[in-house]
Amino acid sequence: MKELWTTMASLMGVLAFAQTLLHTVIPPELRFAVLKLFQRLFNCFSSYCYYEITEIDGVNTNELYNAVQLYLSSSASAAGATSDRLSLTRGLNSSVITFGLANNDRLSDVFNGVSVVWEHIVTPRQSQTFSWRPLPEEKRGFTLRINRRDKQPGVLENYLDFITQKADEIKRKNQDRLLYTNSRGGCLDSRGHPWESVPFKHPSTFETLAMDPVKKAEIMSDLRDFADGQAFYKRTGRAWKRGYLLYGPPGTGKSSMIAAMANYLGYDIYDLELTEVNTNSELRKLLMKTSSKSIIVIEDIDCSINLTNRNKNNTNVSDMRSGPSGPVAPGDPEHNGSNNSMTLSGLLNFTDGLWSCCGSERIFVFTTNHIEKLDPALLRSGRMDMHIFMSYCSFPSLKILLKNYLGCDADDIGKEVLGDLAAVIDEAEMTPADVSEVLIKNRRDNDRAVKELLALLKKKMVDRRLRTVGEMEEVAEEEEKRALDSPKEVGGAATGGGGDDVEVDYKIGGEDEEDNGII
Ligand SMILES: Nc1ncnc2c1ncn2[C@@H]1O[C@H](COP(=O)(O)OP(=O)(O)OP(=O)(O)O)[C@@H](O)[C@H]1O
Ligand SMILES: [Mg+2]
Repeated sequence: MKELWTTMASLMGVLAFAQTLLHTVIPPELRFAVLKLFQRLFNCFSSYCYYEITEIDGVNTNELYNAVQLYLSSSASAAGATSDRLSLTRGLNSSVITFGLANNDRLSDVFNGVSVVWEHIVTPRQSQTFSWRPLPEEKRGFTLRINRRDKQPGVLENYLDFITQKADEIKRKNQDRLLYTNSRGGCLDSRGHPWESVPFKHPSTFETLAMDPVKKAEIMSDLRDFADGQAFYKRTGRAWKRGYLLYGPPGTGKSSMIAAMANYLGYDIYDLELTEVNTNSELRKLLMKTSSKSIIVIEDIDCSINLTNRNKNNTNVSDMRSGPSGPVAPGDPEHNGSNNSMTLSGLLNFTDGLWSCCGSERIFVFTTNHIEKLDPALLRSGRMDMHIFMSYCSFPSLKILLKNYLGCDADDIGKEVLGDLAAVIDEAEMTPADVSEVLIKNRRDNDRAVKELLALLKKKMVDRRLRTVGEMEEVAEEEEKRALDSPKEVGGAATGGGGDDVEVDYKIGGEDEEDNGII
């Protein structure tokens, strides 16, 4: 031990002597050049290559520096447990803290089997030369060290591309989502932007969304395939976009599903208020100003515009605002689908025309309570690729809501009560919103919450049965009346009328189709 200390002391002495010699023998103006020379000599014999990525490139911020910093933040947080010193930052519009390499610290990384070392170099800025922009007092940069034998053509480029892509992902994940709206009615802001934005903080996630788990998993996998499908969409010549139609009674979670989608993919939301859009060209401009990785939403589409027939473009948004339209003169430019009004074909082009591809990686979501009111052209694949029926609360959905609001699993509830709930839930046709309300109200007393819910479900079930019996009686009465009113020889026609009735009541058949929920 004593020998080690003696060697160290003599080494320090030699170093101090060399430094004094350097200062006395070499004039200050040559010192930098000599150091550079030594560095070059060292590099010639070194088995490593070094790349410097400085924070400021001339007077501009070096985007690559920011990307590397973000990329290393993920590795740094993983190394956090072992590292003694890490820098912590929180960016603008971000609620997440990112870890970073502390000054003059190192981190190793492996890319495609090649090991590299990153060093964060921070030195005081020496001379403040004149600059239009005040420069930071410290000079910061990353040095990347790669072994010469690993420096194959393309390795560095691929690694830096990978870093940039990862940094984009991390930035998106860390940044708060934005919710855009066009509620200013076509007016532009000071930057000529037609959208206004606010931070999007909706807490809904697929975990908290009450719906059939199989259906949920299918939707999540479809979304993931879409987000990861850049190469697929390019190869197949399809625009990188996807449409989802969410339909079902009020309070079944359509808006919550949109929020869950945005939170799952980390996309921004553009909530398009169609009644604020006056013309097709205005709609196109709005579309052009949306960014990639976003969800464009039109809620209650059947209420915003008359969408029953593509050729009947004579009903536009202005008509919807001023009430039902009267007969329209043919050739009237205000009503014939020209650019002076917003029409169904304008909307179809918005979702599927050439303009719909002016960005990429975009999802269109339309919601409606009345799918039957929509024009089939709007529903076809390519526009609305997936039709998702948001149904009344089912037993699997109920279990999720019990977990959300009461914090209890099915096993925590008595078997008997659970069986009673399962027996009535489907027939009661209660929306998840209504079930949530009962659970929220009684969330401090789980037993009471479950009992009250069961009582309400039973009441709803009985009411529904009575309603159905009443309706059936009404139909029977009507049929009987019609049969009595009709002359005997028209009996065939009367039977045909009965057929029509069946069609009207076909809603039950529709439900069968909707059982699956996804068309
Ligand atoms: N499937 C669901 N899972 C979890 N919560 C739900 C669900 N459906 C409804 N809720 C709760 O009910 C409230 C209303 O739901 P939401 O706004 O998503 O319904 P909606 O289908 O969009 O209704 P509307 O057709 O009237 O717009 C939400 O705050 C949510 O908490
Ligand atoms: Mg809604």
